[in-house]
Amino acid sequence: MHNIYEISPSIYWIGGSDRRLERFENMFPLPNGVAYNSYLILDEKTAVLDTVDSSISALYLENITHALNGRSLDYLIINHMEPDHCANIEEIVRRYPNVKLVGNQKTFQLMRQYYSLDMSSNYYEVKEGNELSLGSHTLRFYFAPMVHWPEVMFTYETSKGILFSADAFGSFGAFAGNLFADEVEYDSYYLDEARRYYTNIVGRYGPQVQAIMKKLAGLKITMICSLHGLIWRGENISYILDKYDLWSRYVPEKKGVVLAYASMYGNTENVMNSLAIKLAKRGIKDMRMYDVSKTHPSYIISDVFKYSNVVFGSPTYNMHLYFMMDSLLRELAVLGIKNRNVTLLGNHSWSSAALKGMTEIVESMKEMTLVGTPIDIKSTLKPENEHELDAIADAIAESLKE
Ligand SMILES: Cc1cc2nc3c(=O)[nH]c(=O)nc-3n(C[C@H](O)[C@H](O)[C@H](O)COP(=O)(O)O)c2cc1C
Repeated sequence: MHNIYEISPSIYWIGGSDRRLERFENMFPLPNGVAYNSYLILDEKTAVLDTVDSSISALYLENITHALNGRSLDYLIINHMEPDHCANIEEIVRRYPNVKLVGNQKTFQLMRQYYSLDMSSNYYEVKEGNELSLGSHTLRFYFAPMVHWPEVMFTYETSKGILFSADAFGSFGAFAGNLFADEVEYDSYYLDEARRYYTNIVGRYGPQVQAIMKKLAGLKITMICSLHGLIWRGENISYILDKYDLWSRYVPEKKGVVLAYASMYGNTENVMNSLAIKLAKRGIKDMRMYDVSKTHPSYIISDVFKYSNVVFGSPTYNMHLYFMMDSLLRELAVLGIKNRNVTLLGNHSWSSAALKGMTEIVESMKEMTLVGTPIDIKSTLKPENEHELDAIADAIAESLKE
């Protein structure tokens, strides 16, 4: 049974949700599922903007058939060639052989790589700023290279001011009926998942996000339609633009402390608990603490983007930094996180490597300020070391005042 929604006169949401998929990109847990958005414009010409993941193809194709109501499809706009959005291109070409596939040179390069069916006679190549008239609606194309992938473009519908923004401004989380961000309690239910999506999926490409936001700065935007998650409209748009501005400039949203530790037998965990209590006694509120072996790194990464300070603690393992901590730090480095206050705590019993390993990775990152003199515990925290931990707590508390 089809399931569509008219989001603006003659413009329809024709996507769907997947609540079964365990991990997005086979990596990121999806406790609340994920939505795949696609849109259709009915005018003198008909146009679909992007397709969806193969998991919901049956529903999706039924949605298109129903929305077109016997008309043919003239254009398929391809803003993003990632498989979770382009899985249905071939099938659409089979069903609507005259459809024009609208993309840029990089879109078609990827299309040739992904598909064996030769669809080159359907290609309709656009350049930055080109316009395509559908009748009363006109689509203008803005290239957004590396706002996730190199071929990404945004499509702006000029008569109504609707921006189709590919993966940007998207989120994890399936729909529960409401499609608009202003229809839900966004802060309490969606924001953390939107941040986790941005930081882990697009986080590395902050400069490119800044570039497209500058390019679009003068446009009158009344609605933002992303490929995942809720639709933004009206005054609410500035809320998500402000968040994107902070996230893409790697500016913390909040002064506060995230503590992330690795621990096999509880000794490093004990050091982190001692430090957290010392911080609480110094008036620091709303801290977050994670065991890197327990909590999926995407949640920790999301909070490292949110908060100003982070404390990493890890034991040495086989003359190396404990692997889960090593992996978390390397992922943060690849995502290009910068401009954070970092405190390091090592632990070892005979030959130390963890503290050195953490220091090397953090020093390879940009604009990281080391706060407090790192300590390298020998197996367990002893009362005679406590003054060192007190000094670290003082330094963190001081850095939060700045
Ligand atoms: C499998 C294993 C390998 C270890 N390798 C090293 C090592 O190479 N060098 C060292 O100094 N300590 C090593 N240790 C000791 C731990 O770093 C030490 O026990 C530490 O206190 C563990 O902290 P935790 O209780 O938080 O897990 C190893 C411990 C284990 C269990």
